[in-house]
Amino acid sequence: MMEPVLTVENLSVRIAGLHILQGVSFPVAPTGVTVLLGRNGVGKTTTLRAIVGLTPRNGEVRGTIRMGAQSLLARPTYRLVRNGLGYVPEDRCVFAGLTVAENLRLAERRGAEAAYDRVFALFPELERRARQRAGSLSGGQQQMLAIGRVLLNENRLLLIDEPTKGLAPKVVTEVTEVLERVAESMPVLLVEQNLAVVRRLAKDAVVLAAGQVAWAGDAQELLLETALTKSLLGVGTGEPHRGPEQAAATGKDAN
Ligand SMILES: Nc1ncnc2c1ncn2[C@@H]1O[C@H](COP(=O)(O)OP(=O)(O)OP(=O)(O)O)[C@@H](O)[C@H]1O
Repeated sequence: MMEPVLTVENLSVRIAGLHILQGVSFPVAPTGVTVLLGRNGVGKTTTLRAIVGLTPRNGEVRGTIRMGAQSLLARPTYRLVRNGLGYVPEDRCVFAGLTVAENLRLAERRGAEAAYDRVFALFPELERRARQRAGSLSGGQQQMLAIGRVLLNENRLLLIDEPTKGLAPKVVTEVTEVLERVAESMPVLLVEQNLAVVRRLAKDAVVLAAGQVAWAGDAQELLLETALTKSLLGVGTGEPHRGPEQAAATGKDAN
């Protein structure tokens, strides 16, 4: 196997007396999408936040997180970002009162050329809506802005937390297509509960359960194992022709 872009080893996170991650280890492949799966509340967001140095102050992080030879633990978030760790948080965090253009400008890294061409090629709509307030964009457009903002800069790895959550099916498809194109040139560690999206994007999968890695391997193989997927995630595998009940069960609020 090629050298991973990121290695997580024996990661332990405690927050407010809860031992959320209890020795989590996995590599992130240097190409394609690695998806982080698991039931609601298992610690997927906690894992991404630990990687990017955003564990709450009352939390405690132990273990090893490496990008190449470089240890990421205990380094401030702004330095990790400057070194090419792109993070798209679950709540998108766009500045509602600012325009699209202003949101993008704020994301420019000092001393680096911002790749507006790349962003507008992927998201022509952001260029068309440059002067619109971000708060008046639809959820899907805000998600595009949150992803576009990160892509302004050169990254070695993108961490993306539930990008399709709460979006209409048509918009889920649009976001998925964009992520597919993004992942052609950059490795992605993705948290995603919509298994149809996982099927479309993921090469590798890591499944968390009870604070540990319960399964890791080829994502497409996992999705073929209906019974295994169901026992690990508590959902069906979201076959293309699934009915509305199963579609709802792949949603985040299923439990
Ligand atoms: N700041 C915090 N204070 C207290 N508990 C927290 C905090 N952050 C996370 N937790 C708890 O840690 C557990 C893991 O949360 P996390 O958000 O990482 O799960 P998740 O797998 O991303 O779930 P979801 O799919 O619901 O977002 C949950 O039980 C959550 O309530």
